[in-house]
Amino acid sequence: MARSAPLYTLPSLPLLDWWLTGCLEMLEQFSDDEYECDFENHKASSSVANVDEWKWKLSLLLRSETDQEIVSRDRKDRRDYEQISNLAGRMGLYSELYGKVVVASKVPLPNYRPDLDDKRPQREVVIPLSLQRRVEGLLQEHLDRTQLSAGKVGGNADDASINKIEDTSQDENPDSFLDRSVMERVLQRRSLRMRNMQRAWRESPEGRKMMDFRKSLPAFQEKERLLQAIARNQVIVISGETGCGKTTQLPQYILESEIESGRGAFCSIICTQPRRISAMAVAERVSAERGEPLGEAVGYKVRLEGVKGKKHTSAFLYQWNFTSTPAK
Ligand SMILES: Nc1ncnc2c1ncn2[C@@H]1O[C@H](COP(=O)(O)OP(=O)(O)OP(=O)(O)O)[C@@H](O)[C@H]1O
Repeated sequence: MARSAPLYTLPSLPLLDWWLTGCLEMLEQFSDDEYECDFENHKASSSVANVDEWKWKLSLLLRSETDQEIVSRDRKDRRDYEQISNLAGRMGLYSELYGKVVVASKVPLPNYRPDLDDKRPQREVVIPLSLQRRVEGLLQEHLDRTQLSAGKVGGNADDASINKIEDTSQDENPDSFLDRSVMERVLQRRSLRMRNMQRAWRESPEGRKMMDFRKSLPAFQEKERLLQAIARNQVIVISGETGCGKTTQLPQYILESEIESGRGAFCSIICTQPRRISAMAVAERVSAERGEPLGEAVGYKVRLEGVKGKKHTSAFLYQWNFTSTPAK
């Protein structure tokens, strides 16, 4: 006798679980909108199959030597979060819900994960460029010191010996004290630091104000011509009206252009003055224009011996030996 056909065709047993899970997922998709609107308050019943699936996933995680965590953006996982969290806890794992993301991990999880925060770009902290450069300068300085301590100079150079190197680097004849390549490295790093500091100053509000003033001086119009003339000639004569910027600006243009080309620390400038008082005043003014304390790149010497024919001339100096500068 022929059997009547069944009303429903059920899948075979191994497929049953998969089939039921599929049906549940379809149901969840239909209710997505409602879920999005009321996720916080809505305590939907959890899907047993999903939690079972997590049991399997978590045990794989525990066994894995390379994976540290599972990250899931699945809606159904968020809905089942409480159960997943309990499950993870029982298995000795940690879990956290970050907005729309469920994470289970072998290690304790923080309250906030920037990498899982979709809105993070809006919270970006903008550091002013001048501050950034200052930090870069300080960092570079620290690295210089660390590398020098670990490097060639004596092998066990401490801060004091590094300072000694930096001081002697300004000596007129450093070769007698230090190996040339070490000196070269010190000067290169110092040049980099000078460039960072110069840029930071120019981008700071006070630096911008000072630059505006300096640009208003007549000498500024001649800056490029002056630098070209210096590059092409051994000797040049410049004349200009009083207060146009011959004393304070021209040497600075040279130093600044050397600093920008990464050779700042290799550049020494000496500007003689007829009186000690003017040497001191100009040195102070120029260091203020550069946003530096007196005695940094700019200083003065009240008696400058050894300059031909000028036995006791005072001068203000860039990148020189300021050891006799009283104000330092
Ligand atoms: N100590 C200072 N404080 C404030 N501003 C200063 C100071 N020294 C110079 N300046 C400003 O910088 C400008 C340029 O001065 P600088 O001494 O470079 O000119 P100069 O061409 O060398 O003049 P001079 O021919 O008289 O020596 C001046 O016009 C002045 O406005």
